[in-house]
Amino acid sequence: MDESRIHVMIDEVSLQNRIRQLADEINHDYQGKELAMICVLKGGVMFMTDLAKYIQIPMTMDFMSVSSYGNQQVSTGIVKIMKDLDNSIENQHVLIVEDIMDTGRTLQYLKNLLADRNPASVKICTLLDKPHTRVVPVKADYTGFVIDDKFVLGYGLDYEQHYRNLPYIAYVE
Ligand SMILES: O=P(O)(O)OC[C@H]1O[C@H](OP(=O)(O)OP(=O)(O)O)[C@H](O)[C@@H]1O
Ligand code: HPA
Repeated sequence: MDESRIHVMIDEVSLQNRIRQLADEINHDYQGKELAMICVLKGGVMFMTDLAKYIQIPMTMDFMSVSSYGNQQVSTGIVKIMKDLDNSIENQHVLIVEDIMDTGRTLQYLKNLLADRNPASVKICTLLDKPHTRVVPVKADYTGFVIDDKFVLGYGLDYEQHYRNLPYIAYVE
C-alpha cells in the first residue's frame, strides 16, 4: 500500500492509558471471581496481552481463531472455527477479547457459540467499535474507543496481513 495513505488515529500513549482504564473496570467488576480471558486471533493478540498485564484477579488465557468465508473485504456473515479453545469454559466467567467490532457478525457468532457451552457468564471486551457499520445487534460490555467508519490497521489489525505490528491504530485514506 502507498504508505502516505496511513495516518495515526489513536497513538500509543492514548491506547495504553485506555487499556489500563478498561483493566481497572474489569478488576472491579469481577472482584472475588476468576476470569477466563478468550483472545480472538489474530487481531486480538496485542490487546489481549497488554490488557492482561493489568488484570489483578485470578485469570486464565485461551485462544480461538475464526474466519469469515468470502473475500477479505466483504463480510459474508458465515463464520468458521479454525482453532477452538483448548479448555472447557463450563461454569467460568468468560471475557471475549477482540480488536474490533465492525459488522458485529464475528462477535455475535462467538458469543452465541460460547454461551452454549454453559459458562457462568459471557461478556465482550472490544478495543474498537465501529457502530455505523453494524449489521447484527451485538453489544460490547467493555469498549476502548468508538471510531468512525474508516478502515483501520495496526496494533493487531491488518491490511492484507501486514501492519499488525504498529504500536498505534492508524486509518487509511
Ligand atoms: O465485526 P466483523 O465485521 O465480524 O469484523 C470483526 C472481525 O474481523 C477481523 O478479523 P479477521 O477475520 O480479519 O481476522 P484476523 O483477526 O485474523 O485479522 C477482526 O479481528 C474481527 O475478528
Ligand atoms: O477496519 C478494519 N481493519 C482491519 N480489519 C478489520 N476487520 C473488520 N474491520 C476491520
